[in-house]
Amino acid sequence: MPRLSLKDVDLQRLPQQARAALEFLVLLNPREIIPDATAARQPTLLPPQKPEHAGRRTLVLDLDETLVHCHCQQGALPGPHPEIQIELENGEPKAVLRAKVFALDSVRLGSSGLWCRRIRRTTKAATLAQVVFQSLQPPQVAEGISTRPFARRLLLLAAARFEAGEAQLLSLKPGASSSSPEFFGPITVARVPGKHRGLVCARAVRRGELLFANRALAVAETRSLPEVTCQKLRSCSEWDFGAFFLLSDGLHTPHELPKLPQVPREEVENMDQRARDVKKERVKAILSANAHELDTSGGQLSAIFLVASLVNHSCRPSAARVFLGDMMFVRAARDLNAGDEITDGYISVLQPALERRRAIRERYGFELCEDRILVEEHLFSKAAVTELLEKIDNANSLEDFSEILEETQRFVSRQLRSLSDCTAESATCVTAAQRLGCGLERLLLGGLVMPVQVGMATILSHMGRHAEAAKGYCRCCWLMEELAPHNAYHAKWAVEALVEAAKASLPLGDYAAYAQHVLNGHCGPGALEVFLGTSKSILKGLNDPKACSHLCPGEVHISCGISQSSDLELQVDLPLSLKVSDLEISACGFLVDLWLKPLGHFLLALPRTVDPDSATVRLHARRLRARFARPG
Ligand SMILES: C[S@@+](CC[C@H](N)C(=O)[O-])C[C@H]1O[C@@H](n2cnc3c(N)ncnc32)[C@H](O)[C@@H]1O
Repeated sequence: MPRLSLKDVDLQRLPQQARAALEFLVLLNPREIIPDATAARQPTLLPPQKPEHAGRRTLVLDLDETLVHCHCQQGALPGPHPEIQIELENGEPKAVLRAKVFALDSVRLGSSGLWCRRIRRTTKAATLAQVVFQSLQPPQVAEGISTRPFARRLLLLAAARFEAGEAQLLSLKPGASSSSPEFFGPITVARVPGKHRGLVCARAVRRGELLFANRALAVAETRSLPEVTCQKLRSCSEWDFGAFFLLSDGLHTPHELPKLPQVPREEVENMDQRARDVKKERVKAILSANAHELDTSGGQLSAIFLVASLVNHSCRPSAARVFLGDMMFVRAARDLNAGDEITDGYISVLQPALERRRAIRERYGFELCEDRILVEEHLFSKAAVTELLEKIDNANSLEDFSEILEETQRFVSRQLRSLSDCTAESATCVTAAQRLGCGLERLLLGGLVMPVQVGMATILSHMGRHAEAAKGYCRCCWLMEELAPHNAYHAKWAVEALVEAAKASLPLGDYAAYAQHVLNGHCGPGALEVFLGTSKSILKGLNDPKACSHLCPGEVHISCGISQSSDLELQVDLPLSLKVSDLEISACGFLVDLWLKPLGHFLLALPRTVDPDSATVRLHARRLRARFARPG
């Protein structure tokens, strides 16, 4: 892999977006993390350059769904949006992009001497960029564009240093076999209503604790996985063989509760390979419900992990996974209690209910039936969500984004308030809302406007408004805390907030402490230090005595509990000191409206209806405590 060198690049001629990306890489100094010798052993992302292309630069387009929308026919898009023709080598326009802000600049970068070859997949394959990919198919553009998730790759690097003594994992290609031991921690197999079997916590665990590390039974290119798994099943140990056929195929799920393996595993191979009857169709059916695509392999490899196959889907997942070599490491993404289910997101959970329902139905064939989707479908009509998505698609500026955000915030708050009069029709929804708790408003908002929030932070960063960008990324993280703390983007945005804060010369203590907290949740303690390598100026923030909390900088942190006397207690940690006159609190049914004048309204769902007149509120520096007496 050639070195990153800026010597021969005139940065001033590059669009702002490309400049920012290069500056970011220089700041991280990836060569400190992966020395050249290690990099030389990694597979190259691009095929060798053809002699006739010598001297040209390669443009890699990251067709991120938050910034680019596209269409393959010129003139097919209504409205006054900019359309971009990509001129390919024979001069024919092959694709027309309707670009969001800044996409235009990126494409212009390649307007002369562009060499584009392979197109792989986007972070969310089925959606927007797919259309462009199809329109850029061979022969004009064959290979060369990879959008392998950035966040995952960085997390992989961080995690590799971390899993004690697992430095060798770093040098392994995705899927390659390792000698790392398996680990099965505080987990147990249990029956889960509506989902057959699942994994649950055997005791309370803190966010970031390693729950288990599972080695793949088989790893292969996605299309060869059935064949490779069949071969493996003929020779694997009795335990592996039995455990594989106890897995669900999506349509049929054995009643028996599988046992977790003993560690170290008894690796007795079956020598008489013909004696085992392994039917490929059956293996395929089981793989279709359980195989994992190794996202660090750019979508090329898949694997089957026998213990991880017992993890169910949730639209509010509780665990984060990282792939290293042939291992999957799974950590708690939230603080969990004994008996809480360990769940993952089979699909992106950062999309509205109707898209999640469709994705799960099409890919896995089951119906979602959980508190989050129940509340969303009750409160948000299909028409309202479709209209919002269209607005997001058509937004073209920071102002458009910010208008959508404000409008959606008002919409969510209005719909949520409609639940305060609990009727027979809304009773199920109210109970689900109460179970989701005081982060409910964030959860609902995040599912609708995550791309808008990220888009705004990205634009602010490109405009050089770094302090505002830092705030924007913090807002993304704050929503993710409730919605998807397991997601690698959460870690990426926590680091982006830190980097933006550094660029804006803000005090870094709180940003560094928060990024450290989030990365620990994904990769274990110390991940941020490894991730930042020698960027000492940022790391200094970690030693700042004021870096105290795990709270997302600038945001409020709200928790709710029940006291010994059965009173309801709300604790709100604030990013700044408030005066009593800055604060208003009112309740209606089970909803509390907390109005913190400099910060805005927060609508909280409580586990039961409260009497607003019973509230006692104490405010001390950066902490607010409200107590609602037990109803008479
Ligand atoms: C990877 S397996 C998970 C373990 C599975 N529950 C079992 O008992 O073997 C995937 C299958 O579990 C079930 N499942 C997973 N998440 C679910 C959910 N949120 N709701 C309903 N069923 C779910 C579906 O049958 C799915 O095909």
